[in-house]
Amino acid sequence: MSAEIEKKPVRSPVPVIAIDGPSGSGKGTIAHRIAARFGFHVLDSGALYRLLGAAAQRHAVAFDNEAALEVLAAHLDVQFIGDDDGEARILLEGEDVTNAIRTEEAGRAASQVAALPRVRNALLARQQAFRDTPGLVADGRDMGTVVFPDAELKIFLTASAQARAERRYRQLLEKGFDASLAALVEDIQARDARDTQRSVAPLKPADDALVLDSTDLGIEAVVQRVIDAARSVPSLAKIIQ
Ligand SMILES: Nc1ncnc2c1ncn2[C@@H]1O[C@H](COP(=O)(O)OP(=O)(O)O)[C@@H](O)[C@H]1O
Ligand SMILES: Nc1ccn([C@H]2C[C@H](O)[C@@H](COP(=O)(O)OP(=O)(O)O)O2)c(=O)n1
Repeated sequence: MSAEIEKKPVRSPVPVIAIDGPSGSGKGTIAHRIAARFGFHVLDSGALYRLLGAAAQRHAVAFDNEAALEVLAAHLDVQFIGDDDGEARILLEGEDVTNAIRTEEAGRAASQVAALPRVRNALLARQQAFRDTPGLVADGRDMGTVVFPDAELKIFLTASAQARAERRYRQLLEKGFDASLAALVEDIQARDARDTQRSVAPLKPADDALVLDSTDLGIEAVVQRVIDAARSVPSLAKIIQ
């Protein structure tokens, strides 16, 4: 008679706060604020897809060449320099691309390469490796659904397309880029459609996510709601101030 061995899922001791949502909803801003508050690390997963798009352009690989993009993703030579204060510099093959990967064109390229299953798979372990003590705030589209399905807290941050385009417009002007609000609304809607309709890891709230609509909420108010939510999770409440 064979003994029944009870299999319990192995839970990582390092806590994760997942912040997913569409472009311009405030994920990056909120992720950095929460990470600074709790002393956690940050994963900007969108930067990896943006970097892959930039690498594809650099090596003349088409955005739909899945086999070549998978190889490029597996060997992506990137460095995140600096700490988690939001000022980190990003190097691709030794070259500083921090600002270059923030354009809407780079976002569009990222969204295209990110729709390919083998590309996502090639970047999975690299993202999971960011899970380090004392904790991680991970920002993206599938942090709570695919990359960290056991995250202690999952936030799905959203806002109307118009509000998100206006935020992006102001952000691009501040960074010294040219921008058109009408074009940004269209870009955001096209990117939302591609990210939500793809077959793998589509943009959608995890079943256990807290959905926060920030259309009429300022940054401070959103930060406070995430802190309150974190305090209500016993395993997080123990380690955060
Ligand atoms: N709740 C909010 N209200 C107003 N502006 C916001 C809010 N959250 C973020 N922002 C601003 O919107 C812009 C886009 O935010 P960002 O964090 O880059 O979004 P995402 O990472 O989701 O694309 C930034 O300039 C940021 O300061
Ligand atoms: N976890 C992630 C993060 C980003 N992506 C894709 C889809 C997004 O449109 C692009 C760019 O993501 P990023 O978070 O940098 O973009 P925004 O700052 O939200 O405009 O990458 C993804 O598929 N999965």
